[in-house]
Amino acid sequence: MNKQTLKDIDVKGKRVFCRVDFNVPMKDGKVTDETRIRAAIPTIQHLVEQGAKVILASHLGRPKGQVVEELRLNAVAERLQDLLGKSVAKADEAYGENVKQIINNMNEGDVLVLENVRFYPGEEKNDAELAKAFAELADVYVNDAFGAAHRAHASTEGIAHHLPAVAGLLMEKELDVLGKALSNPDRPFTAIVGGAKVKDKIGVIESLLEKVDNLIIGGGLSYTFIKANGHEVGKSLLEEDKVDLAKSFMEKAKEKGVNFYMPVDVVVADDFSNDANTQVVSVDSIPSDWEGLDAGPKTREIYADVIKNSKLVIWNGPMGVFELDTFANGTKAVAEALAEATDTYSVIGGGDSAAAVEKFNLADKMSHISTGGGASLEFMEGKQLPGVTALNDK
Ligand SMILES: Nc1ncnc2c1ncn2[C@@H]1O[C@H](COP(=O)(O)OP(=O)(O)OP(=O)(O)O)[C@@H](O)[C@H]1O
Ligand SMILES: O=C(O)[C@H](O)COP(=O)(O)O
Repeated sequence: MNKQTLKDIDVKGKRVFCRVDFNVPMKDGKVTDETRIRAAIPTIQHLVEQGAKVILASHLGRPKGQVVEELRLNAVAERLQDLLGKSVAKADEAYGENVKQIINNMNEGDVLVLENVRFYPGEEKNDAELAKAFAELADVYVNDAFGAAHRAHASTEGIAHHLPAVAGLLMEKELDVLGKALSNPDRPFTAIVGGAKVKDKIGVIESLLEKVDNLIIGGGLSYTFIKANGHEVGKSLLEEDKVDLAKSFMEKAKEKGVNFYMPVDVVVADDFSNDANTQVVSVDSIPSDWEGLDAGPKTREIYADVIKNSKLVIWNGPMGVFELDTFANGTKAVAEALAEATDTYSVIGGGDSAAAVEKFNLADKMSHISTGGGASLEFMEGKQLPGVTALNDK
């Protein structure tokens, strides 16, 4: 990586403003998935061991510049305290005199979690004053929030212009793994793109077509491709205005010699529920009153075969509505094939695919599960991530 990292600087006795991505799922005031908190531990531990005063900043949810009580970071700080096995202080603000006072009283190795940075309107506007106010709290800036690196906000980008700014260990690892996978991929290289919205995945499909040997399309976005092949899709998810684009992607795949896979059969349902009536149909026979919610058995077999014959697989987006057990088989088949393919390096990007792999208890069988959803997609598209660009060059 051409950016400075934690390993390049001495933090002993320094106040370190460390941006992390603690944007974790919550229910009834409790953290329901602590993956992102765990992922930040190596950096936090390193800072503690090196004798820094560790000031952690994060967003949680989208409070849109206002205080939203349920989006305070208290529960997150408590989880962090358990995971670190040492006491963690929590401030009720993210900058200002009170916070400065708390920091003045910190000892080397102490950890403080600031309040949700998105409680302030300036955060998402990347307001220069707010960035300066954050910077006044510290001597050094560490960005370990890979999941938020595609956002140019005051705590991810603006602040980096006011302090020595380096990447944290998680940020470094994510950029290394994804960067290596994309720049010098082991082949055959397969990308699996699923999920719901074609609109959000256009950029990544287009750029992956330049790089991969196999492209697998699945999930809700398949139906726009099925339609592009001239078939009716009933009540399935369809982005009518993207049908021509889907057609052009299939043509481009042919031109580039990329093997293009999409469902040959699907599980259709008469209702969006676990108790719906279902049937397996070929993609040219989707009944008009039914909607496709999962990949069919033949499709699963084809996809599993492609995966097992690949050396590198990047997966973003589920193959069906995996949250409902009735429609989880396609996603499960892909996860299981990846788990069984021990010679295949598997990179999982996107919150939903990561959640699916967790649900099937296969997370430890994947080579790398990215903490970035949108960030990993934008990185794979070849876009610059502002939170990375702003860091000091080596
Ligand atoms: N056939 C389908 N019909 C409708 N919805 C579907 C279908 N297949 C998958 N989905 C839904 O797509 C959603 C995931 O789509 P999305 O594009 O957000 O995926 P992702 O890239 O993994 O997520 P993230 O936004 O975290 O990166 C899931 O909630 C899933 O239920
Ligand atoms: O969950 C994510 O992808 C990151 O934390 C970024 O969150 P955002 O989409 O609300 O900016």
